[in-house]
Amino acid sequence: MACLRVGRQMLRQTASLVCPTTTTMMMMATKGEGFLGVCGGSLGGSQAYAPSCGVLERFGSSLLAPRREGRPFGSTKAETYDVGSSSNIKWHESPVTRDAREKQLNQRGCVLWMTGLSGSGKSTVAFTLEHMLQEEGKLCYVLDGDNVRHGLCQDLGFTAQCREENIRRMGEVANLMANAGIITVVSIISPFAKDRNKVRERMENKSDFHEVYMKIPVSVCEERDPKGLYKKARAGKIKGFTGIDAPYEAPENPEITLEVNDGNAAEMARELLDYLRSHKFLEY
Ligand SMILES: Nc1ncnc2c1ncn2[C@@H]1O[C@H](COP(=O)(O)OS(=O)(=O)O)[C@@H](OP(=O)(O)O)[C@H]1O
Ligand SMILES: Nc1ncnc2c1ncn2[C@@H]1O[C@H](COP(=O)(O)OP(=O)(O)O)[C@@H](O)[C@H]1O
Repeated sequence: MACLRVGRQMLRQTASLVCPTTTTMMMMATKGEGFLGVCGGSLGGSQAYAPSCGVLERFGSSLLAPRREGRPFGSTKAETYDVGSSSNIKWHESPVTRDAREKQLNQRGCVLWMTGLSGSGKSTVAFTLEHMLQEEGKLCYVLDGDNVRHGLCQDLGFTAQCREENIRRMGEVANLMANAGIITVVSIISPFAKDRNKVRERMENKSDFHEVYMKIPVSVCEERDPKGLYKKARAGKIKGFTGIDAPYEAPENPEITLEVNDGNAAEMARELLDYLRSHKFLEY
């Protein structure tokens, strides 16, 4: 037996067509569709048991497949499909669900996306939060801009195109990590609103993404200048430095805004911890 999550975007395939649909309690309860019925809640709330589960889930005459970008509508025989520059690929669904991982971890996966100028305190607050969560027995991982540029993004510089790709990759990894049930903190300048919004759009669940705006004025960041980069940028030794001669677009509707007067890094991290707790990410 396997479970389906209510509200999930699926492709429903019958003998003659494939169409997008969303799993609902009504569908779950429909015996004619091959569902066994609604689960009373032993796995928690919005789930139902079904006889089988996989990339294609067979219920009587219907096939349900998770909806993925690139999968064509209107074709009954498509086993593989094209995504981006890749052809003939398909999504392999794990029999282990996100719910099962979250239950195991006793938490909910999500992404806290910390955006702000260099020196605004993103890394300090992010790693302080990770430590606080670890002490509470919660699994958190920080994807820090500097760190990820040592490997996954080492081929990227600081042109607008490189930053766009950097943010895209961070977003994709964060999406996977949230799906793994991990509280994922991304600390990256991410100066362009459209790039951050694209990441939000790409999340498996829209409610996974929480934008944290480090609203620290450039004057304060420049005063801190722990790496001496503002000094170099002012001297013209670094070109295209964010906040000096490259733009930073502040978020319009961030879920959380942290300002200088919110206190020291530990107090800011505690504010994020309280947010996670009150939004029930620290429990299953
Ligand atoms: N031109 C320019 N502009 C801004 N920052 C620069 C630049 N060159 C190097 N650095 C250093 O690289 C870190 C920023 O990397 P990010 O991956 O967070 O940047 S971005 O989101 O792709 O814009 C950033 O780290 P943080 O200070 O931790 O933000 C800087 O130390
Ligand atoms: N809330 C804070 N108040 C004062 N200084 C801070 C605070 N948060 C971070 N700092 C200091 O600011 C500097 C930049 O912090 P950092 O976390 O490296 O920023 P970013 O990752 O945004 O570049 C560091 O020297 C750090 O100790």
